[in-house]
Formats: sequence, structure tokens, C-alpha cells
Amino acid sequence: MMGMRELGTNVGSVLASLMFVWAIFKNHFPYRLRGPIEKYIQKLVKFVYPYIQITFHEFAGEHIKRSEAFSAIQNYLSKKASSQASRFKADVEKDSKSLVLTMDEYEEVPDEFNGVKVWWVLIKHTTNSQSFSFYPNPDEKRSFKLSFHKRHRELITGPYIEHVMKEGKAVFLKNRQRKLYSNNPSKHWYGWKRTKWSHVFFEHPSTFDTLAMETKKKEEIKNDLKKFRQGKEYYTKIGKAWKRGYLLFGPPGTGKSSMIAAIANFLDYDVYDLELTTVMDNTELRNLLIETSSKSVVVIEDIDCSLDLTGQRLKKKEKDGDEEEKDPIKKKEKEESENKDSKVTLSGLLNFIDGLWSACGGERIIVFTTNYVDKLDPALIRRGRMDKHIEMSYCCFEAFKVLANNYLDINSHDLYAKIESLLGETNMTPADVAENLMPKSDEEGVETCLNSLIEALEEAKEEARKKAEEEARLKAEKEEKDKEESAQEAVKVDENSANSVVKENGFHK
Ligand SMILES: Nc1ncnc2c1ncn2[C@@H]1O[C@H](COP(=O)(O)OP(=O)(O)OP(=O)(O)O)[C@@H](O)[C@H]1O
Ligand SMILES: [Mg+2]
Repeated sequence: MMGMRELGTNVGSVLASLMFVWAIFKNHFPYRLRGPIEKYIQKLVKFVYPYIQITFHEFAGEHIKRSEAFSAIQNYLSKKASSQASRFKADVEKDSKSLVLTMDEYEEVPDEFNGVKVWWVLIKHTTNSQSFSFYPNPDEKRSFKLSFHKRHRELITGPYIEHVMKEGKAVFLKNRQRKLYSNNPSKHWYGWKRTKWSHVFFEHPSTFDTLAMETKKKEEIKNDLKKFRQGKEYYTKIGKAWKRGYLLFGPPGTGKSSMIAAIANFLDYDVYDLELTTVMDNTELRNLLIETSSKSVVVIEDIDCSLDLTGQRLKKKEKDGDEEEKDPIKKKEKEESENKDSKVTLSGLLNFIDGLWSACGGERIIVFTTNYVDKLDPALIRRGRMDKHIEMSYCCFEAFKVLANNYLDINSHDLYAKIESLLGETNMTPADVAENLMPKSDEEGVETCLNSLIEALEEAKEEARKKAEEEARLKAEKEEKDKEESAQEAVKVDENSANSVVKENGFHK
């Protein structure tokens, strides 16, 4: 059955034709009659067809980027369409986890907001343009058309559109596969690829549950993250950019990288792994960071190896170097990057953390990691920049229990007491503890693994004892040597002063 709006549309088209005919023949009417007739026709059109239509194009104006509004509407309607439209197009969206159903072209999807009805239609325009275009398919342009009664103009153009955008973005975030980005050297920023960041899917399994550290510390970090995620209004109120800095420090293998993955998984954010050593200068750094999206964790690992205290870049880390020597392309790249002077400075980095544009995009966590917190410039780590300092330390008993649960599925064992006392006496990183807990073969049971850990801990304890002894011996030797040297020095001074007395005496003679 034809609804009121469809009827209106048909009558509307008849009236539109009438307007057209009027435009052609109006010159045949006396001049003074033309104005009133036109006014009446318009009134009639408005009366019979009181609907307003808004069009949202996929690519607006000169933008080569897909319109955000179009994407949001598409996502919003994918939810609505599945329950209301009868013809669908199934898209396994690139980068998306699941099948996305979108309405087919010209399929009308009704929606309701605060009791007001609106209608959406997806329209496809086909043009025969031969010219070069950035658009994915230059001959096909799509847009969404929204119709509603003019009575509700304010409600629809205001709160309703806002609601669609918000919901659409939420659907996108739910469906998307998170990404791990790494920055490309700037010579790859141009040409057809033009990408500053390359990505793979982020699939690190580390979570706060699998992370070995004291429960209290873990909870504190989780609460901090929760507060951050919900804090948009709070950050706006206090006039601060919506970002938070974390500094993770501790010896290698204590779980700094695992912690970053756990943070990203907890917040459901993307990760940008920024390798500072391939960034040529502050401008490049800024361009890279401007391109990071919100809801992301920006990571700069081993900050002490990327910048020194004066802000000059150091050469690439040795441990990466070995790997690169083998690959001729990488070797060349390395040489090239070392030949050019690096100009990324500490102040450039601080500008990103604190500067005006640090607020671009919002909702970002910035994480620095280092093995040596004492080496860092105080300017970099003062409060306000790195809001939270987290020490990742050697494995304690509580952390061991998490690892034992992860690796061996156990919560207690007779050997726990022994392990607890050994962990209290010696330093072992969670990475080493984990390595010992991993069964070496299928036959190895829980007890064998725990015993191999005990053995390793005893060895480490013995090694530490020997090292301490050796250090004490060296220290004693050095002290002995220093003492001897100062005694010899004293003798020399005595001899010199005796000589000078003789000389003086001689002079006086
Ligand atoms: N706290 C931890 N909880 C769980 N697993 C851990 C922890 N610390 C280390 N591991 C294990 O050890 C491995 C190495 O840890 P990770 O890479 O996170 O250490 P890191 O502190 O980043 O070291 P580096 O300073 O060398 O980068 C991980 O793959 C993980 O399996
Ligand atoms: Mg690491």
C-alpha cells in the first residue's frame, strides 16, 4: 500500500513538473501576475510535499579521504538494515572481523528517533568520466539521502545526526580488527604508496591476567586506565589534552613490552610502535604523530637508546645491528640513515607530549620504556609529562604464581614454599622464570618444571654469591692499591718538601 510519504513524493514530482512548465511559460503571463502565481505554486509544493532531504556524499569536494559521516552512517545503518531492509549486500569489510550487512542501493531503511520517523536511501550515481581520479571507482559515486518531515528539522539535523554519528563509530570500533603500526622511513612517504605507517593486525595475547606482577600494582594500573578511558569530560573540564604518559622501566625481560600489549588489549586501542632512530627530524616526528589516530597507544621503546641527554640521536642499537648486517637492503638502509645527521631532539619530543598539537585526535596513551631510568633527562620524566612511572621488577612470589598458573595450570604445590624463599633471596626476571616453567617435552610434568626452576634459582643464587664475592675481592684489592698509592704519594711529597728545604737552604746561603 502506498504510504503518505510515497503519495507525497508522487504528487511532489507532479508539482515539480508544474514548476518546470511554469518556468518555460511564465514569460507569457503579465508581469504583475508572475510573482503571486510563483508564490502560490511554491506554497502548494511545500504543503503537498513537506519533506526535507539531506544528502551525504561518500567523497565530499576535494577530499580524497572518505567522508567520516558517510562511513558512520553506513555502519549505523548496517545495524538497522539487518532488521529492516529486505535486500542486503554482504561485505566482508577489509580489516574487519565479521560479515557486515549493508543495505542495497535504493533500498529504503526507515528509522525512528524520539518518536519521529525518518527514511534513509543509498543512492549510486554512475558517471562516464574518463579522467583520472583518486576515488576507488571513478565512475561510481555514492551518497546517502535522509528524508524527514520539515516539522522536525531541528531535532533531526541536531540530536538525531549526532546520535547516528556516535552509534556508527561505536559499531565500527566493535567490528574492527585492531592494528599494530610501525613507522616507515620518510623516503617511503612519497610516490603512490604515501604511507607514513605500515600496519599488521595486532594480535598479542598478553593481558593483565597473564601479566606476572603484584596484584595490587596491577589493579592500580587498571584503575588508572579505566579512569583515563572515561575521562573525556574531566580532561575537558580541567583544560588538558586527553592523553596520559606512562614510563615503564626495569631490566630486560621484566615484561615492559608485555605490559604495553596488555594495556592495548585492556583498552581495546591500536598500537603505534614509533622507532625514533629512523625519524630524521622534528618535522618528520610531528608528521608521523599527527597521523596517529585517537584510541591508540603510542610506544617509544628504549628511549635512552634513541635520544641521549642532549637530544641527539644515538646510532641504532647494537642488538638490531647484527640482524641487519645479514640483509643487504637493510644494511644499506642503515648506512643511509646513519650518514644523514639526525635532528630529532628532546625538545621536539617534548613538544609532542606537551605541545599545542598534542591534543590532535585525543584519547592517546604514550608509553616510553627504558632499562635505565637514571639515564633519562629529568625534563622528560617530570610529572605531568610521564604521568605514571611503573617499575617492572624481578619476579616476586606473587608474580611467580601468575606464571605457574599460565604455564602449568596450577595454583599451589608443595614446592611453592621453597620457591618463595629462593625468589626472596635472588633476582630472576619473569622471562627467565617463565622459560624454566615451560615443559621441554611432553613427558615433563609439573614437578619436573618446578624442580628445574628451583635448580635455576639455586644456580642464580650461587652465581650472585660468587659475583658478590668477586666484587668484594676486587673492591678490597682496589682499596689496598689505593692505600699503597697514597702511601707512596705521601713518601714522594715528603721527599719533595725535603728537597725544597735543601734548595731553599742552598738559596739562602
Ligand atoms: N611480567 C611478566 N609477565 C608475564 N610474562 C612475562 C613477564 N615478563 C616477561 N615475561 C615473558 O618474557 C618475555 C619477554 O618479556 P618482555 O618482552 O615483555 O620484556 P621487556 O621488559 O620488554 O624486555 P626488554 O627490555 O628486553 O624489551 C615475554 O614474552 C613474556 O612471555
Ligand atoms: Mg621490550
